[in-house]
Amino acid sequence: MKLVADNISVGLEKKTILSDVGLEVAAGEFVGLIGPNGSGKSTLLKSIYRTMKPYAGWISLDGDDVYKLSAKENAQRMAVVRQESSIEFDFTVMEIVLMGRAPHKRLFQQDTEADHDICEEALVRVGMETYASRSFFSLSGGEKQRVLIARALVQQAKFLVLDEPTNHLDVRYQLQVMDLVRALGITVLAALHDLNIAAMYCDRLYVTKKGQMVANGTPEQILNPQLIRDVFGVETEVTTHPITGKKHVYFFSESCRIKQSPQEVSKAQ
Ligand SMILES: Nc1ncnc2c1ncn2[C@@H]1O[C@H](COP(=O)(O)OP(=O)(O)OP(=O)(O)O)[C@@H](O)[C@H]1O
Repeated sequence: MKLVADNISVGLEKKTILSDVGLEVAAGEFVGLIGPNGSGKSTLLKSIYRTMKPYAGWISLDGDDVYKLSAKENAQRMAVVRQESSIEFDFTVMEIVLMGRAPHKRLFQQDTEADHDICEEALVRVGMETYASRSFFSLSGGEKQRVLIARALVQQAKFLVLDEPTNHLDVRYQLQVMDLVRALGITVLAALHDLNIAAMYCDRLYVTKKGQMVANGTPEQILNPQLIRDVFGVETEVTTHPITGKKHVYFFSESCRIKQSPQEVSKAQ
């Protein structure tokens, strides 16, 4: 499933949030969206998953305007894991995951044994199989996130939108969730804060700054100290990770530099 967002502008009343932004994700590609807080990543994702309609430009999935698809057609093509969970009433974990099966059913059609099997398998994949009958509200932030990812998986859509999917997750689950998303082999667009996770998993990256798209390319092409300074305003060393062979970004603050003695400084000069 191919996504094209062409010349998108998004705004609220008189405020423009995104201005003339373009992005493409080829079928099967894993694309990351990076950029500072408030730069427009979530807004771009929301315009793609139809929560904030652009006032200019168009967005298509396999050539079809997403805003012209029915809600059901759209949900069969696109699954979304949002930044904040929109669950307002307490359900069990299994009930939440079963909601992901809705696009495959008729109105009021009961859940089948096959639906339950699909949901159980998804819970195993995110390491939450022993939580099926737990109340969703009683879960930790990371556990909730894994359940919402399971709900997106059972939707069996060919395009997955993730807004900071590793938020709340400990290191092990950050890698596990990214591994499992990549193993799906479907088209993925994910807003990510961790540049090293982005470098490890993404085929290509798009960079937002102040509501504009300022760069795109492979992590090898764009993750460099100059771009990171320009976009995020921080100093870095960027090397190649010895195990993964991917770009690895070391951040530092001047206040944390190793203090050198005057003798060492003059020796280094
Ligand atoms: N509903 C809204 N009302 C007013 N301003 C909004 C609204 N939604 C987004 N904005 C503003 O639009 C800008 C972009 O926000 P957005 O959430 O898209 O950024 P982001 O890159 O996802 O940030 P973060 O990394 O913090 O999640 C911000 O300045 C934000 O305050």
